[in-house]
Amino acid sequence: MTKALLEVQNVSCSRPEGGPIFSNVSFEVGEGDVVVLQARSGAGKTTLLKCLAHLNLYQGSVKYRDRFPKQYGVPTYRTHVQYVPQRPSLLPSTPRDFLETLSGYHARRKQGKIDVQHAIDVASSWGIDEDLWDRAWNTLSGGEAQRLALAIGFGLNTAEILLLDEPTSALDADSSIVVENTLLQEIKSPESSLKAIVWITHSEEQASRVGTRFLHLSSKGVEEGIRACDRA
Ligand SMILES: Nc1ncnc2c1ncn2[C@@H]1O[C@H](COP(=O)(O)OP(=O)(O)OP(=O)(O)O)[C@@H](O)[C@H]1O
Repeated sequence: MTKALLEVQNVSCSRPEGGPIFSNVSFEVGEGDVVVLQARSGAGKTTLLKCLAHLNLYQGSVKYRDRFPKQYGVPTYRTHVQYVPQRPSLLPSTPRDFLETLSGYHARRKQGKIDVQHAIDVASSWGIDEDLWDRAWNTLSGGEAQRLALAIGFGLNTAEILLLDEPTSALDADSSIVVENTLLQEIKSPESSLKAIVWITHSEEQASRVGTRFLHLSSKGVEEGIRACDRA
């Protein structure tokens, strides 16, 4: 069996005021996996993705290619295991500023394979005009902001694992499918860094189209193979 890219062992996370959100979350992510993460609203899906990206405090362990985030340095780790937020409109400034900031990070420069134009081209193939790159995030529509954040997320071509938090929730059905197809092609492309995705969605149709594995999160952990639509 191929070695897992990401190993999540006994991860637990608490609310700031105390009390668990979830505990004992354990699973692995391997090359080619599109792991759909489902649960009821408020169960902790976003929180779990943020733990995986080392953006949230947690107990337990997360290893990427057999090493802990701190062994890479957290900024470098986050370029390999990259979280794409659900509400990018909360980001400061413009998408172009954000892209330039990310691409200027030492951690990324060290990897020497930044292709900013690729992000712009990917967004363009999703119907995003180039002038939107220079508009403040908070003036963009929800769907424009989501497509730009996603284009930045994998257009930089440094992430092996993308952590997608309802990435197309603000898009119409046809636009969602175009974005899904790009991501699924990217994961199969030998030229791409992208090897796996953990994908939160509330849409059963989207889960069926993109998922190769299905995890259901509850306060007690995750169950594999249980689709939300198959639950009583
Ligand atoms: N910074 C925070 N401060 C206080 N509570 C928080 C914070 N972040 C998350 N929570 C709480 O943790 C729980 C899990 O939130 P989370 O956003 O992870 O759920 P979710 O499953 O992604 O929800 P949804 O499907 O509605 O997006 C919720 O009860 C939420 O209110």
